[in-house]
Amino acid sequence: MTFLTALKRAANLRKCMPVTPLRLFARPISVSSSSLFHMIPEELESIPTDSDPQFSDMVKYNFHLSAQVLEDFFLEKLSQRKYKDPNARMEAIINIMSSCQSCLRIDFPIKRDNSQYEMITSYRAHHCSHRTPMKGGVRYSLDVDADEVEALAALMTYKNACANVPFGGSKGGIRIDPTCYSKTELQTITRRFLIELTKHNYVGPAIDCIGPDMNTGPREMGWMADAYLKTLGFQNVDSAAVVSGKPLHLGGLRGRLSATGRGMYAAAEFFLEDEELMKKIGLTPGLKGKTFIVQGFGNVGYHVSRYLVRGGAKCVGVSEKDVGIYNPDGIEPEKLEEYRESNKRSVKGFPGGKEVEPSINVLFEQCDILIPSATEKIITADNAKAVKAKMIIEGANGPTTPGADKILLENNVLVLPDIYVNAGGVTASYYEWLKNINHVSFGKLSFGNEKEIAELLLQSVEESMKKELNKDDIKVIMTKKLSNRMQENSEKDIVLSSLAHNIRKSGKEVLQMAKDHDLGLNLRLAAYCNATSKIFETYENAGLAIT
Ligand SMILES: NC(=O)C1=CN([C@@H]2O[C@H](COP(=O)(O)OP(=O)(O)OC[C@H]3O[C@@H](n4cnc5c(N)ncnc54)[C@H](OP(=O)(O)O)[C@@H]3O)[C@@H](O)[C@H]2O)C=CC1
Ligand SMILES: O=C(O)CCC(=O)C(=O)O
Repeated sequence: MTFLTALKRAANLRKCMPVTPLRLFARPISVSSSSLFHMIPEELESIPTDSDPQFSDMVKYNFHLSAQVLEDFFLEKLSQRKYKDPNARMEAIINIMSSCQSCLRIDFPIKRDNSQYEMITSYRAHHCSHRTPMKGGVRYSLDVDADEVEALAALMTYKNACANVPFGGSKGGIRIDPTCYSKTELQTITRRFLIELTKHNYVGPAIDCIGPDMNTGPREMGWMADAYLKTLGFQNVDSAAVVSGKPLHLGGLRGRLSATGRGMYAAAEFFLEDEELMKKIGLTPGLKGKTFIVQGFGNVGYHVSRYLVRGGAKCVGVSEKDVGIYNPDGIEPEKLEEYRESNKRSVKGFPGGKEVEPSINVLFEQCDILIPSATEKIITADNAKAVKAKMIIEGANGPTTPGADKILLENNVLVLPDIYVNAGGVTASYYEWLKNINHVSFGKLSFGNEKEIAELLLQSVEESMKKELNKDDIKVIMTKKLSNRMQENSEKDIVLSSLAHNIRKSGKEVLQMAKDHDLGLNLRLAAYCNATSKIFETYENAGLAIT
């Protein structure tokens, strides 16, 4: 029996459930369930009704729905190669795309400041290396376990493909509450984690590159980059590319810190200007005057709030772990951040709003846009009905369960899904990787030349006008805006404008997928389809090394 026949036989032996995304999400049926070859695995059967599904099952479920939608596309691609059994080949590639390649658990000891010893548990999951290196953040949290990092790594695979970042997907985590450790202890834990990954050949600029996530930032990224540079990476000129989100003087990128929020802002602008879509959900087009509530006021939540307020929206609520703040007259993100900095990283006691407890209740207050930017499984089948917002922007990874998705779709709420909308961070990380392997900041070699060309262009326009109009007193001058941009052109300008351009580009791809497959407001399914179609083609073109 060949491997492929075995795969197919195994697939047929499994009691499978022909769930169609069409039936689940109440959209017009264009393919009958009986004509679908690809089945949603039986173990995922309860996911759409489960109020607390396993995180990795949630992601797998969404992936399998997209595989069903794309079945004709897959078979069409395979038909060009004249396989004896295209269905078996399709199933083989779908199985590869849905499973996590490997997940490493490392337990290591540390000596604490009080001379006590403690075992630390950490993980790194490599979901998919269809493109290399793989890329994904590392988080520090007591919720970290194998299931969480595998789910997050899968999201990275789909996110990278959706956002056209040419990398596979990975994620890692250390199971600690970072507030319980001193700075010295955190540095020991962080460096040891990186050294362990290096020993297992699990990281490297061409293998798997680390980035920031919950409770990690430039400080931790700097420690990790240095740990690599001082050990295995010491002879490798490209070593800095092993980690992104580093401090500037270690090869970091201007603009990376706020990139996730900046990308979310660009996506919000893009979708809010779509009049047809806004009409469907009952919002007027444009960002100006829109109210929003954000959950999690960390890197993602703070920066997206800042950009949205700058763009004319009003922040009316913030939900943090310990307390929520609500103020229909508006909360100024910078003031709240300033207060939090001076108040042991807590928003409790902030004078600019009413306190709400439990803090999650803020999410169900009146607003136009809800922005969960903390952690997974926040909007569930149990609370989705209470969401008053017309639009959800998923800053966090996996904040909405499939059961909640169903309710939100029925209620005409537009969800901009994580794998599309929060990709600004990893996109900037990709730019940082490019900067590191090229050993030059963006614009360093071109700013001077661009400035000279702009000046020459203006001179040439001036001379042509003088000649054509036969007038000597014509003067073409630079506007203040252009002059400022030319004088102060920076890497950050290049990064942020490319980021916005890329988010718009992938936004158009997602909308096109939704149109092509008649997915209505189900942009999560459309974003997964956008990702899955690209990964499928990569595997198919590379050939499957399975014998
Ligand atoms: N950083 C990045 O580049 C990217 C991050 N993301 C995702 O965005 C989310 C947030 O990440 P990031 O901003 O980096 O993390 P941060 O650690 O900077 O911020 C997280 C914030 O959320 C708060 N928080 C945690 N749990 C809850 C809760 N249950 N209710 C309310 N608030 C809570 C934290 O409070 P406290 O400090 O008290 O714990 C903290 O203020 C994560 O899901 C992450 O995976 C996605 C793309 C990129
Ligand atoms: O920038 C990175 O590499 C990490 C990004 C990330 O973890 C995420 O997008 O969830």
